[in-house]
Amino acid sequence: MTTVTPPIPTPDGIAEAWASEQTITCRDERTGLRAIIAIDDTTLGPGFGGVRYRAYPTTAAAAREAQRLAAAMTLKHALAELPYGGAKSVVMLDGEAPAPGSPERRALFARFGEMIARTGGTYIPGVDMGTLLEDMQAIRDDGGARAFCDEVSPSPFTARGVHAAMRSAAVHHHGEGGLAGAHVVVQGVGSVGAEVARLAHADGARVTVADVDTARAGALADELGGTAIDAEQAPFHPADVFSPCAVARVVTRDTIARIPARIIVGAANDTLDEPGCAEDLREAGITFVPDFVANAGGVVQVHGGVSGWSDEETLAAVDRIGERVSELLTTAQTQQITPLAAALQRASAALGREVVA
Ligand SMILES: NC(=O)c1ccc[n+]([C@@H]2O[C@H](COP(=O)([O-])OP(=O)(O)OC[C@H]3O[C@@H](n4cnc5c(N)ncnc54)[C@H](O)[C@@H]3O)[C@@H](O)[C@H]2O)c1
Repeated sequence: MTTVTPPIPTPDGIAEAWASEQTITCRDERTGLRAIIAIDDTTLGPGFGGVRYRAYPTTAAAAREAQRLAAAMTLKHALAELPYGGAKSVVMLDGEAPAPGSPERRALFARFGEMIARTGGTYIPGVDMGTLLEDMQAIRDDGGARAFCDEVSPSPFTARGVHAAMRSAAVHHHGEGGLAGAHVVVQGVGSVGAEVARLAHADGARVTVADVDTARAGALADELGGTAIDAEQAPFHPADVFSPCAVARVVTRDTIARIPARIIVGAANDTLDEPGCAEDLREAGITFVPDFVANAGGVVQVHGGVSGWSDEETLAAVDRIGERVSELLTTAQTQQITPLAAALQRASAALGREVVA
């Protein structure tokens, strides 16, 4: 007799069942591991994406974040012309995170590494919010999985790419003078935003900075002869360029009418609260450079590192982000579509399927 076991209903579900190519849940009682790996698309290569380690209100919320971020990595790699698919994983934090260097932490990531190894290299993890280089080393050395453990910080490369994107958008708007004389507001002056501000300043832009860490913003404003403003007001401050380099979803359908800048380009992932904002921005005459295009400098550097590129080759590949932005803005203008739609067209062509935001 054949018995069919119905799926066990859970109060918060697991994930959008078919959102990713593969969604894998990982459980280990000894270390307390609860993790979800989302491999979004492997058309262009193995899925590469960071391991996020934080608390989530529900399993479903963790799974959705893994799937959503994995899909964004697919787009980022496709647009950056890198030989990777998109993936991401989340390790669910329950209470305090074990201290860096502790045996508990090492054991947790070693066990997760064993589970990643079962994907046979289809998922390649890297550092993301809440994880450290030592965690990737535990995944690789103790868990036996392939992991990207680059000791070089990707942030300066991300900043260089954002700046290249910003300069191309400024040239598109103002002609060859680009950023010279433009007013740039940078929201979030951490490892990426501060460098974006310095590069824009070196290009002759007037720079205004904003950070919840007001001392950090003040010090950078002094360094660049600029002004520091309230962090929440940054999108609404009169400027030519607004560069979100802090948190996600700073542009919402309700706030677009209050944004004076004509160009939005930054490092923060998920700048738009919803994809529909892209069309609203176009109608408002604001050029939005998709974040997954502008902030790819870090993954380009990681790829350059594992591929043995020279510094010159890596920097040239990061600078190519600027050329790509010029091409996308020209396509968008010619076809009367948003730069986001132009980027999705490119991703669709690379992936051989229609990609929607
Ligand atoms: N570091 C990279 O290579 C990289 C790559 C791709 C995307 N990103 C994204 O770029 C953003 C910045 O990354 P980072 O590495 O510079 O981070 P970071 O933590 O070094 O800096 C973030 C800065 O933003 C500030 N901040 C936080 N909330 C804020 C708010 N509401 N308003 C204004 N400032 C606020 C923080 O005080 C901090 O100074 C993040 O969204 C990150 O996910 C970073």
